[in-house]
Amino acid sequence: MTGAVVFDLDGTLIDSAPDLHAAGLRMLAEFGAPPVTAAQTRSFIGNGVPVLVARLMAASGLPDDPHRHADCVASFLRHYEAAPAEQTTLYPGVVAALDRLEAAGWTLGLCTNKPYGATRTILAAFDLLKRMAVVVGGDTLPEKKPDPAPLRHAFLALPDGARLFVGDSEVDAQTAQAAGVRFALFSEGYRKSPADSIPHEHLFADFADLPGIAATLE
Ligand SMILES: O=C(O)COP(=O)(O)O
Ligand SMILES: [Mg+2]
Repeated sequence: MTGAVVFDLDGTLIDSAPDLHAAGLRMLAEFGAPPVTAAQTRSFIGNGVPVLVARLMAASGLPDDPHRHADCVASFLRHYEAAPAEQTTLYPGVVAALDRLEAAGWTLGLCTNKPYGATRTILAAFDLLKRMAVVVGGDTLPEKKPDPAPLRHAFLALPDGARLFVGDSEVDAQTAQAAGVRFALFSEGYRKSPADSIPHEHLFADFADLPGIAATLE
């Protein structure tokens, strides 16, 4: 028996921080605010665009009143959606790992906090969209990860059988626990704490190891 493997996107399949940072810098410049560093932006990723923008505003000294926040989110998305895959790269071994999982009979899906529109554009740019039997974005439901609803929604659209969620962050670990799904932590993404302090059933640093992890669930 196989089943379904659902992936997080940012920091898991793709290293998207450079394009998120570029959009953030354009947004801050538009509002006359000073830049932040790439490392700061990277540390702000994981809870979706509205939270990323609030963290960028705070780090740059922009007062976070609701109207300004809404304007900054709109600006950020305009810049990001205009160039979502310029400097973004797939992590090494992702395509080969997805090939092997599909060949072994697993159905693949995606559950990200990134907005659905930008998510589809990026997946298409890397030729991954057609591989995903379901794509759940950060604005697909009212709830975002770490609420379990988006992950449950993804698995509901996928075949019964073994279930594995693959992600890079504390948010993903919490989501998997809340949804009661086994979690494989990719150690090379945007986590903020040591990998061994983040709850997980499986840990990997190289995508070549993922098909073997999935095989242990069968
Ligand atoms: O948009 C974000 O902040 C994070 O997105 P992710 O859920 O794909 O890591
Ligand atoms: Mg992530």
